[in-house]
Amino acid sequence: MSGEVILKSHDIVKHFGQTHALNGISVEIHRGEIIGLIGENGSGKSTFSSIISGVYPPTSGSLELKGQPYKPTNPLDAQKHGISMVTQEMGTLPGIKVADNIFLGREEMFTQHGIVNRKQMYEAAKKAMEKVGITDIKPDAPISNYGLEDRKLIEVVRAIYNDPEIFIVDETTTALSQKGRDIIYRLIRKFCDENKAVIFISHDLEEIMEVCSQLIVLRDGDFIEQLPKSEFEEERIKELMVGRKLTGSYYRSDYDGSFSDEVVLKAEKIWKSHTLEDISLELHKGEILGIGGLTDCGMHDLGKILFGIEKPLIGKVTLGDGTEISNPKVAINHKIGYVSKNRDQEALILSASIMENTVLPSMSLISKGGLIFKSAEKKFTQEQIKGMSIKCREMSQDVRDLSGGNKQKVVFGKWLGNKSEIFILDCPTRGIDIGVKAFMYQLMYQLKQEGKSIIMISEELPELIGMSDKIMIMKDGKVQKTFDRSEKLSESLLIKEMV
Ligand SMILES: Nc1ncnc2c1ncn2[C@@H]1O[C@H](COP(=O)(O)OP(=O)(O)OP(=O)(O)O)[C@@H](O)[C@H]1O
Repeated sequence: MSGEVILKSHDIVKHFGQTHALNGISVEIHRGEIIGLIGENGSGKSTFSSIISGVYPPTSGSLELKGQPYKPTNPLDAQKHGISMVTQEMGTLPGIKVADNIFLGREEMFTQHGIVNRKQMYEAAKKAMEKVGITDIKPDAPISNYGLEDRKLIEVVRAIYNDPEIFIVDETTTALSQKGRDIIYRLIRKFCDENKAVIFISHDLEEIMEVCSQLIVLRDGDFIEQLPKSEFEEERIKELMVGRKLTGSYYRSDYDGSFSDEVVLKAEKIWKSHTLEDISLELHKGEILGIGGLTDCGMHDLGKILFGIEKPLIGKVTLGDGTEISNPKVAINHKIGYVSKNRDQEALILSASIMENTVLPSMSLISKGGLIFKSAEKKFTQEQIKGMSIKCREMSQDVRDLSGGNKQKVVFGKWLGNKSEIFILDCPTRGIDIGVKAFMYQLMYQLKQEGKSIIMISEELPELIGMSDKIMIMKDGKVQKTFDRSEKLSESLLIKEMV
């Protein structure tokens, strides 16, 4: 039985120029509920939650909070009304300390006679982190000392500091390891037990079905259905989301696992202080090599080293012909593409257009006699937009304005357009909806069959098992064990080596 209505939306419409992101959403959010907001990439989930949390106003329609008209002017105002959100993109500010990030905009709490009492602020930040079970982050350390996952958790601490009544978690868990996810799940349940409400956005259906007590399904900016837990059924939910029946299996169906003997990329005895210890690997032509482990096992650093973004302390990465990958330029020139886990910071220029991002690595392919024609750039970009079904208004649109999943497609598209021979994919399906995921897996398999080689670094065991010819499990910066593709491989077998 649902609790009283805490938030109501009346016919919320949102247009961004010619993009109709929401077409009139009327829903009720009840106390004591964990509401999953689901839908394909670009269906309007983030737009709806951003309106509730004061990021921007609706074009028309209204909100009601606890029976009163509610018109937040900005996120801080929403927080004052008891609504906080953690977003799918990074929300911490670089260049300042952890505690400053937690209390951003609320420094007056520690200010006396115009001076911020930093000691008091650090102490409060430490306590706030401990309250959610974070004990290994220093409040007085620069935020840049911490990786994506820790920064996400710092954002969570900031969001819940004022004890909100509605907590919105927008596609956050995919950036977290099990430890981080557990922190979020614990918090969510606590909110629910305290008769507050949670709005939870995720593309992981299994997670959504486990965590949520209700689902609101959006499709192309339209409200489709609000389902109670008793009516959760995977196939039905998928159908409601995409508007058609999804058939067939996600992953490749063969257990062949064969590939050419030809080595295309080699890492030899790679060491990096505190993160990697004596890692060697060989990637072959036509191979999908999966790399798995816990988030902090070193696999994400290894991906960066393989693409030349980071340098190892000892060891080297070479191509089959012996060319050393010393920096990303060498990698790109030799047809290596890299999809970073940290998409917005490392894989895209957010303030540039879809076209500028897409053509960036492919200038030499597009140019004719040293000249680059706009028409060629447009044709090239159009091909990627069509091939990847990127949902956008026009190719001159800033990438920043795309939905999360569509940004990921731009990243993929630029490396496909560059005719990459080797793909280093770090969490490639993060934030991607089920329909696009299936498409990406088919694409990966097709690339393999064309003789391209793929390294897929992933925290999702089903996709590692489902797609890889070989799986290398890492633990504490070392290779723990390598598995060949097999019908007998199970998640529990891999987990045993990871923890
Ligand atoms: N600031 C903006 N300017 C222009 N268009 C935008 C902006 N924000 C979102 N959009 C567009 O609105 C639509 C809905 O996007 P939204 O981010 O809400 O989708 P989503 O369901 O959260 O998708 P995803 O699962 O990929 O994160 C998309 O077409 C997107 O390109």
